[in-house]
Amino acid sequence: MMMGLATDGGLLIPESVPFIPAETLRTWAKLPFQTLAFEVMSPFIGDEIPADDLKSLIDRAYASFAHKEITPVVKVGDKRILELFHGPTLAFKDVALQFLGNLFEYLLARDGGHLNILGATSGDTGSAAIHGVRGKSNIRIFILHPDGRVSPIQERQMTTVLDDNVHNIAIRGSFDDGQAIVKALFNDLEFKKSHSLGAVNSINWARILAQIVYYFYAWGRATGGDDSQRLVFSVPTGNFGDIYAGYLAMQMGLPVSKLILATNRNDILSRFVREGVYEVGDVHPTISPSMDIQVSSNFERYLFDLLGRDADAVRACMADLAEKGRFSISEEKRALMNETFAAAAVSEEETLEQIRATHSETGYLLDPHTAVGVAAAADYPGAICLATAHPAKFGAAVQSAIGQEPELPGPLADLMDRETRQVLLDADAAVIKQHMLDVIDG
Ligand SMILES: Cc1ncc(COP(=O)(O)O)c(C=O)c1O
Ligand SMILES: N[C@@H](CCOP(=O)(O)O)C(=O)O
Repeated sequence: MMMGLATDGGLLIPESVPFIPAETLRTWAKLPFQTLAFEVMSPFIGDEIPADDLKSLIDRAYASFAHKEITPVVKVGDKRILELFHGPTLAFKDVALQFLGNLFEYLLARDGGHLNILGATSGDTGSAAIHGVRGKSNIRIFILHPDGRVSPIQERQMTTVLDDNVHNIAIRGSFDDGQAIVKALFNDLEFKKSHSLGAVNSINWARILAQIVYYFYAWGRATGGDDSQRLVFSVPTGNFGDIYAGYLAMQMGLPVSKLILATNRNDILSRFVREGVYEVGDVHPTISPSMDIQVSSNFERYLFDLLGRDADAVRACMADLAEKGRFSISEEKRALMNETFAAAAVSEEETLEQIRATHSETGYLLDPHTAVGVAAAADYPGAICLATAHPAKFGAAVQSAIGQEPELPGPLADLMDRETRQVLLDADAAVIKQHMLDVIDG
């Protein structure tokens, strides 16, 4: 958790994944979210954190959520919506980042030291991470966002946080540029070590860990613990973090029959699932901007499993990606992948139409990211669709779908009137590093 990336530039994964027997699953099905979170995370954490401390970290993390169930499941038409947006910044990232913020603080207080967090965001991770660590001692946070390519509300949720330890950097470039800078600076091992770099993106294993919990929670709420019921989850996808958490829940024994990987027109992942070819193209701005991503930072974690946990084979794919902008897998591996994943790319028009249709048929308002997942699950009645953000974060898209903007929830009502702070810099690792050094030494 504290090192972010592995020192060879790869991603960290657990050596083994615990398997949860059916009788335990049945008892987990009725647990409150916080108790379930403790049960799901404990086998990974072992005795590194005493049980009472872990319970209290979990309780404090979710005390900031506006819904008593934390991630409720609601029936909408023929689907079930898993609402992940009841945290302080109205997106699913809060589920992990409220927990991570407290965990960073706990570990630094216990073991000493400080952390300079460096993250990249296409809109949601940034504000959730900032809200998770704002004002905490021994932590500074630097967040890169693509200038002008996040929604106005998302930008304000980051730049109106004026705590001394928060540093927002708009970059002249895309989210992929920001993510590449983060990786480059984590791979600058001297800089990483001497300045204690920490990660809040889903390259940090602890992010994935905390996101596994709500798959178990949703399954329990939907089935009441009947393990003969295998469910379909539809997951709006960009960096492959959220859906990878679902994949791990499956590995842990959760009865899931399919994970639907839903992308917007930035469809590199959905093409890979359907065709077995991973080929980078241009990033297109869409009305679901948080998923405007080409190179998915978590994908190599799954690729490692798909390729038989053969690190050399993964390295070869990554080398092809770096040199040729593409790699492919065999037909046999593609078929294996399709046993777990289905995929669809949803156009802008289809996204707007889904928001409109769901609203007129049920009165329920989807945000554009969630709408991508719901549209992708059109042929799967009963699917659990992850609602990854509150519609108020994407007012313009909702307005063009239904002719009216959703209201911002109370605590954010004056967001657009608040003072802001950010700097605008080139999307260049050396420039960002120098800026960080100026702030740190300054
Ligand atoms: C609202 C929203 N939905 C979906 C996604 C995609 O999640 P992931 O990157 O974990 O695939 C993101 C960002 O990552 C997001 O902010
Ligand atoms: N959509 C994300 C992009 C970063 O993803 P992460 O899950 O790896 O942090 C965002 O909103 O920033």
